[in-house]
Amino acid sequence: MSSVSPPLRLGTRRSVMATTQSGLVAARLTELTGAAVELVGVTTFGDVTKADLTQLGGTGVFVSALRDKLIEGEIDLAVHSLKDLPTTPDPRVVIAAIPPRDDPRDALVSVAKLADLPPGAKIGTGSPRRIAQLRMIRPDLDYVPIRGNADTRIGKVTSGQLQGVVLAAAGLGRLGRDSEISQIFEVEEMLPAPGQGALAVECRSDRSELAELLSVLDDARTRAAVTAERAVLNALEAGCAAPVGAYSAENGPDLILTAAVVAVDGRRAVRKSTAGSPSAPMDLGRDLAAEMIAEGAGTLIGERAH
Ligand SMILES: NCc1[nH]cc(CCC(=O)O)c1CC(=O)O
Repeated sequence: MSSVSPPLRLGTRRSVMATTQSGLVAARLTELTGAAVELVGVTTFGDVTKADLTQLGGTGVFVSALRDKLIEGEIDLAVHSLKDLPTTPDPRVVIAAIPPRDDPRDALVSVAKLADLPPGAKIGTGSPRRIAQLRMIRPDLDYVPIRGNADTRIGKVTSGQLQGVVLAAAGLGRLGRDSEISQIFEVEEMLPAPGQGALAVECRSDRSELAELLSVLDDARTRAAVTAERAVLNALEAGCAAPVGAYSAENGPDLILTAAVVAVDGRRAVRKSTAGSPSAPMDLGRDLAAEMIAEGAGTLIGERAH
């Protein structure tokens, strides 16, 4: 006798960006497996707090509420932006799939390209990683902390309150706002956050059949790259609020990994690259982090902007 399974409940943050990326994951899952999927909106602490995220320890504020719902069985799977996911694994959940990555780069939405902005122009970004790297290129601009969704941020440029804001290209793409990008930073000039542009699909670790089903969404190349990037962050004992950038991608048979810790004043940086086997991305990241620590990366991470 056949029975119709109830739809899989996919937990997502409620922002337009989150529901858009979750909707894409849901549609792909249905396409590949035939499973029905419904979105369940979940409000996370990061969505309601007015606090400066870099002061909250940074880790998990967009993630914990979704994980709680997974553990309680109120949702079956959760979709997160991988860069918001703490690098320390939670044994109660597994990352069942990491879909193919979108554009990993950072983008400037502004009145002019970075090089053409007048001295003192106000650039909105609360990310120490972005501020530190922007300061290396334009130490003479005024970097202003900013929060809120992409709409709110871009609105501050449109209204003239700021001359520019820096956002992830992937997010802008998912919102259909790529046409508003003034400049995309190459990873050589601005290393992205570890995992930027990638998503993580989680389910409870005791649901191995579901994890197996979700694994159709997994992209092995993306998984290797982001695993290497996140291993750097983990080994540096840093979170998403640290001035740490990392980017990895396959090149021929090799996995190339570049990472940097940049002092928030933009004056010093420890930057290193390495190549290794895509089959051991964790080792690649860990070894690179050890070399960076030997060159003083730990001291740079500990420094705070004033
Ligand atoms: N910290 C918020 C966040 N988490 C993921 C993205 C962008 C999308 C992505 O990297 O997948 C953003 C916004 C931004 O950095 O502009």
